[in-house]
Amino acid sequence: MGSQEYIKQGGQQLVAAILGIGTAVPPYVLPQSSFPDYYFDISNSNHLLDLKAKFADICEKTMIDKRHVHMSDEFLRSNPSVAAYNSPSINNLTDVTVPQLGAAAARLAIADWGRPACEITHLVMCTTVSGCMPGADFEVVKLLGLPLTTKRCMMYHIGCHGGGTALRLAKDLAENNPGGRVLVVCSEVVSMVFRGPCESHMGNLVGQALFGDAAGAVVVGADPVEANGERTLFEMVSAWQDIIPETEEMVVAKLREEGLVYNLHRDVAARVAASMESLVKKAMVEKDWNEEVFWLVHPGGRDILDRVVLTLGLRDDKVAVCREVMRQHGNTLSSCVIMAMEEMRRRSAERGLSTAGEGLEWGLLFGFGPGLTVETILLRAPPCNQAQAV
Ligand SMILES: CC(=O)CC(=O)SCCNC(=O)CCNC(=O)[C@H](O)C(C)(C)COP(=O)(O)OP(=O)(O)OC[C@H]1O[C@@H](n2cnc3c(N)ncnc32)[C@H](O)[C@@H]1OP(=O)(O)O
Repeated sequence: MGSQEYIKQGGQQLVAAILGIGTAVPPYVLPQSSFPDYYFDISNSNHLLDLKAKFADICEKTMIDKRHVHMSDEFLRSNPSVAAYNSPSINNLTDVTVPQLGAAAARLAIADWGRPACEITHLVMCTTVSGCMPGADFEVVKLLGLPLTTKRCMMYHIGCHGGGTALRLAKDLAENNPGGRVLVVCSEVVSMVFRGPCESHMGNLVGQALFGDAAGAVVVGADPVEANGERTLFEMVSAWQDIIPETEEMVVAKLREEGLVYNLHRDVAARVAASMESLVKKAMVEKDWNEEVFWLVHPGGRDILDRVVLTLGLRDDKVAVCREVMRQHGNTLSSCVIMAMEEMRRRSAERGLSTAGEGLEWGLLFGFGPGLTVETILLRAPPCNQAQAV
């Protein structure tokens, strides 16, 4: 259903809504300006002078200020294989920290929703890292004291579009289970993708300048009950998933003894941007993209945002929220789009705007990931009392 069909059917169809949002980051901070020195030191690579200079250049061009991580200096120094380029280094840091960080974001989302955790009926959990049975979803149920009857769905190794995938699943679950309340948790801890530099693996080096840890959570329900204090921040009107043809080599990651080993192709940003116009038109043809639409675009890298803005002819302020998330956190994989959603809601409330979507009614959320896969969600932000929205 596009925005025009929604208007035609008078908003009568049951549409999933985001009723609460929460985010969390771990305690350690890596300032981007000093990261090249730290990274080459911790990986014993200071002899690679030219590569270090190139890495410093890439770090500067990311426009990232800092990233939050669960890997303390002590952890990295006592587990040197994690920081080596090519040593067996699957580690157990994520077993505990992925559910803990996810639960921290979920507690805030549930508090924001304003209802007790025992009213959660479904859990959709997503992480690119880790791999446990029972899974991170099971741990989140324990940490939050959710009902043991919570219907869980655990998604591992989806990648950066996983946030969009989780939201799309939550939409279907909420719309097909009247009264259901779906908790979505995306939690990323990048210790399995962290590794030292290698002169012949530039895609790795780019990723080391980008990725950071964060969790984002939302509560989704299709029939909010105002009398219970529930209010809609964003409706998820429609959702699409698309593979961009002939781009499967652009972002590739494989689980190996060394952890999750990935490559990022030089043309990722160009190929993502080239697909955008047709994806936007599929979701909404009739709107003015600058004046009438808010944009939550996965901040996968500075070049991705630059090219999306250029291709769609957007004003740069339309992706200011996405750039800010990137500046403060880097690319936090699946949790990025929820981080951006929360930042937009917070800024809209601060500015006293009439909707959580920068005062606008219609918006688009885009998640990009391996495949290349694009998750597109058409959002509608109803008028709300911003004093109650945060
Ligand atoms: C699909 C998804 O979106 C899912 C994800 O989130 S996965 C992560 C996706 N993100 C990316 O792939 C990163 C996108 N790229 C960027 O944001 C920018 O290219 C950047 C910030 C990394 C660098 O900025 P830039 O303006 O392109 O700088 P530029 O001077 O052209 O490049 C710096 C150097 O890095 C090299 N480089 C950049 N990206 C590279 C890549 N993916 N592979 C190999 N080399 C790369 C360039 O060739 C250049 O090297 P030389 O100086 O030897 O020519």
